[in-house]
Amino acid sequence: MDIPEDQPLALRARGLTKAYGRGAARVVAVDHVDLDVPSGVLTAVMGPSGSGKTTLVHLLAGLDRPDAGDVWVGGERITAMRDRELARVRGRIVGFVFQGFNLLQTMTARENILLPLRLNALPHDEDWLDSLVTMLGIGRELERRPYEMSGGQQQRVAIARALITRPRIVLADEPTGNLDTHASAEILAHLRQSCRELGQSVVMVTHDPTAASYAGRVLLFADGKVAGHVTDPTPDAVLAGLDALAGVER
Ligand SMILES: Nc1ncnc2c1ncn2[C@@H]1O[C@H](COP(=O)(O)OP(=O)(O)OP(=O)(O)O)[C@@H](O)[C@H]1O
Repeated sequence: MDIPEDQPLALRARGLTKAYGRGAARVVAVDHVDLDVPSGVLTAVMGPSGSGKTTLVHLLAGLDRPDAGDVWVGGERITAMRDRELARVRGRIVGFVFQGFNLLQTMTARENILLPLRLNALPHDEDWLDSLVTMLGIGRELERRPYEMSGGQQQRVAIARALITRPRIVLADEPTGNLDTHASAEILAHLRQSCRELGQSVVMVTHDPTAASYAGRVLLFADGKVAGHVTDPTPDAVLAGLDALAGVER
């Protein structure tokens, strides 16, 4: 898939850099990354463990501040924002699915899902909640608390919470990591469809080449840098890209 020059950008990063630790223990997790994420495209980020994928999506979401470089969400430079303004963008424009779900244990699934609406003073749309609950198959879990649910059920609740505000941009860290093949396929098809039909943009980190094959573009990430990309990916093309990264001959 070629991205037309005039396609609006959902996310842009320039010179994005983040390091952890000091001295000999210093790790540059994200190393001068330039990135353009167009609107209406599902983008997958793949790469070896420890290559910086989680750090990258946290920086793109404004969950973490870079050491250097800038991020624009829509046209807004979030790296120049104060915490309060950043919270507004995060709450209204970006939905985030965390690797560990980050559900509040004292709240039911329904309360967890609706929390972003409450926190951002957004109206509650019962029809949209119903359609998310149906799409994710969590009708019977709604009154349960996270500790009463399986990992896969918690993951679906976390996805519903990310989508409840109808965010223009969804950033997701292994959103289908705890789901079976059938549930993954359904959720990925939904995300792809909302990119195509509603102009939503999704950036998801995944280790699964089949999950990545739902994307319009796969970014290959290695050593904190974008090392290549695969457009219109098939699982085989993704695997070949990852093998090439690792220097494996096929
Ligand atoms: N809070 C932190 N403190 C210190 N080092 C960190 C921290 N978070 C990440 N790192 C280091 O930064 C590098 C990138 O980590 P990151 O979690 O972004 O990689 P990843 O590609 O998402 O890995 P995985 O696929 O295993 O989830 C790793 O070397 C990691 O050890």
